[in-house]
Amino acid sequence: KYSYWARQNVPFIEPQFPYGNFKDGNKTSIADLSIQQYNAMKDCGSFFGLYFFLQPLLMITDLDLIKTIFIKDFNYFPDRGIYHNERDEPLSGHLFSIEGNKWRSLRTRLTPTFTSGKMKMMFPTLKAVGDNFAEYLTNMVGSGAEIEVKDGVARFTTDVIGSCAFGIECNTFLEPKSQFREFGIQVFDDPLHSGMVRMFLRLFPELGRKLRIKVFREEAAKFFHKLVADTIAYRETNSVERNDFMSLLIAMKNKGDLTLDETAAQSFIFFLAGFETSSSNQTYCLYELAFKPEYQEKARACVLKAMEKHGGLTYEAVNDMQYLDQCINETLRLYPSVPVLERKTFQNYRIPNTDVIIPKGMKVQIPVFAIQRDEQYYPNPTVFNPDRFHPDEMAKRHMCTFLSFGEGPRICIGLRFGMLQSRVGLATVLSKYRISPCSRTAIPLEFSVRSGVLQPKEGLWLKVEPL
Ligand code: HEM
Repeated sequence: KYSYWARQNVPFIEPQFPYGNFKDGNKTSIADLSIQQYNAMKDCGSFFGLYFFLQPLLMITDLDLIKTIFIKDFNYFPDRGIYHNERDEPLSGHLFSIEGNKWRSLRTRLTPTFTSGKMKMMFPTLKAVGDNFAEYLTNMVGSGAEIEVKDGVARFTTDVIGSCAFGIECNTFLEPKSQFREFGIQVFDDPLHSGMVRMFLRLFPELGRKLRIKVFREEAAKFFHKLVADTIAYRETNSVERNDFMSLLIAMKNKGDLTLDETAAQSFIFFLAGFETSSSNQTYCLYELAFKPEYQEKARACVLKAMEKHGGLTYEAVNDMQYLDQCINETLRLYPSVPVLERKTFQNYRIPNTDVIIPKGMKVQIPVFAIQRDEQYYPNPTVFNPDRFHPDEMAKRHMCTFLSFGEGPRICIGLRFGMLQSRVGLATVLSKYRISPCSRTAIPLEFSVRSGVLQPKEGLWLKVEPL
C-alpha cells in the first residue's frame, strides 16, 4: 500500500505504519500538521502524496492547479467526501455534506437565501443582538476588567444564528446555560465518536452507512429536529412572519422544494457553520488588535466615522467600514476556520501537463492555513498587518492565496452573512471599549487538537476598558 506514490512517480512524505502521515493527529492540530507537511514538500513540485492510514491522498500546493480544481475542473471535484448518513440521521443531510445532483439542486434553491437584499432584511435582528452584547459588556466590564472574550463573542454569534436560523430568541447573555447553546457547544467540543471511530468513518463511509452509524448525539439531533418542527408549526398556526432564514426555508418547504427533514438539516448547518466560524474570527481579531494598539485605533476610527456618517450602527454603516474589513480578512488569513479544504475526485482526473492520474474516489487536500502563512505570498507571514488587505495589495496577489471561505461553486454560501456578523460584533466592541492583553492572555495562541475547525485551545482573556 505504501508504495503507491512511489509507483506513480509522485513525491511523497515517508509514511509510518499504521498512521501513514497522520501519526501526530491526536497531539497536533490539523493546522500545525498541514503546515509541517507543506513546508517539507512545497519545493518538490505542484503536489505531493500523503497517506491517511493506508489511504493515499494528494496535497496540492500550486496555486494555478488549485484554481483549476476548484473552478475550471469542478466537475471532477464536486464533493467533499464527508461522512453523512441521511437514511438513519436526516440531520446529517445538509448542504455541507451532501453530494452530486442532490447538492447541486439544493445549492441552487438555497442561494437566493443569501443575497444582499436578504442580508439587509435580517440586519435589524443582528443589530438587536449586538445591543444585548453591548449591554452585557457594560455590566461585565464596569470601569475596566479582564474578561474571557471567546465566551462573550460566542454568545453573540449563538444568539444571532439562533434567531436567524431557528427563529428563537435565546438570549444567552442572560441565560448562558440555554439548551440551545449547550447542544451547539457539544457538537464541536464533545463529538459523539472517538478519534478512532471518526477515522474509521473517514476511511470506510459506505461500511459506516451499512452499519447505520450516525454522526450526532441522539439527544442533540432530537433537540434540533423538534425545534424546527415546533417553530414551523407555531409560525404556521399563528401566521407569524419574521425576517430570517427560517421563514425563507419555510417558504421553500411550502412550495414543495424542501421536506421537513431537509428544512431541519439546513437550519442546523446554518447554525453549525455560522456560529463557530464567525465567533472564532471575532475572537482572533480582538486578540490581534489587543497587541497592536495602532491598528486598533485605526479600526475604531473607521467604525466611529462610518457610524457618524450613517447615523449609528446601521446596515449602511457596517458596509462602509473598509479598514475593519481589512482587519477581518487579515484575521481570516492568519486563522482560517477550515485549515485544510478537501475535495473527492468524482472520476479519474489527469493532472494537466503531467502523466499523473488522480483516481476516482481519492481525496485531494488544499492546505489553506499553510498557503496563507507562506512568506512567498505574505512577507513576515505570522505578523498581523491589515494593510495586506488594502484593495491595491489584494489585486497584486493570486486569488488562491486567500481561501478562508473556499472557492468555486462550493464556496461558503454564508460568506456575506459571516462577514456581516463579524462586522457588527467587532464594531459593537470597538466603538465602546479599548482592549489590551492582560496577565491571563495566552502567548502564543495554541490551537485545539480535538476540533476540525481552527479553535483556540483555551479561553481567551483580554483587558476591556470603556473608552
Ligand atoms: C467568518 C465566517 C465563515 C467562514 C470563515 C466560513 C468558511 C467556510 C468554508 C471554508 C467553507 C468550505 C468552502 C469550500 O469547501 O470551498 C464553508 C462552507 C459552507 N458554509 Fe461557511 N463560513 C462562514 C460563515 C458561514 C455562515 C454564517 C453560514 C450560514 C449561515 C455558513 C454556511 C456554510 C455552508 C452551508 C457551507 C457549505 C456550502 C456548500 O457545500 O455548498 N458559513 N464555509
